[in-house]
Amino acid sequence: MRVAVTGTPGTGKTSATERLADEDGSRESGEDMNVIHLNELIESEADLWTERDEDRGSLVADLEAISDRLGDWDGILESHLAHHFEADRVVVLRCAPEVLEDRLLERGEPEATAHENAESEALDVILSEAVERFGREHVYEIDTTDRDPDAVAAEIERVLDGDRDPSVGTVDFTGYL
Ligand SMILES: Nc1ncnc2c1ncn2[C@@H]1O[C@H](COP(=O)(O)OP(=O)(O)O)[C@@H](O)[C@H]1O
Repeated sequence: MRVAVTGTPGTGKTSATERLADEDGSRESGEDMNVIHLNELIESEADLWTERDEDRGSLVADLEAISDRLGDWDGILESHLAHHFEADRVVVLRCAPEVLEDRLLERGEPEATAHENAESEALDVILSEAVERFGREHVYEIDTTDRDPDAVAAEIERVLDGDRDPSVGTVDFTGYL
């Protein structure tokens, strides 16, 4: 089973998926999940990106090279780029833009970056991309606004285990715009 966990930066992908890989056997099955933190992988392997975007302080990913590198992956692929790769189910983490902006500022992101991401979240950019590529029947939206990372991890686990139906359009953040 390949589950892509995507969402605007700051929605809590890293925090939630870290918990699924924990060695304390938090999964009911007691098994550890294979969790690929894609952004870390891109940063550590020079042939997975083409250039450094100095304005944004980020790397421009080479999607084709990453796809080759991932090969026949299994488990969880976590990144705001995760929905650009083959997967069986796609989880899209969501967060109210005002809250997202605060999370990003607290994480130390520049104001412009925090605002840009909050706007992109309000416009459903990543959700739309995921639905366009995979179809609604494979997309699972999870609102993290009032959930802590443990609760988000538990929801992702339900998706993995087939205990949750697909869901799209469960939030409306357009009030931010
Ligand atoms: N469910 C949550 N509730 C509140 N704060 C969170 C939650 N998930 C993550 N955070 C905080 O928000 C920031 C961004 O989280 P992170 O997991 O790095 O997001 P992402 O991987 O989606 O960019 C971090 O400072 C983290 O501590």
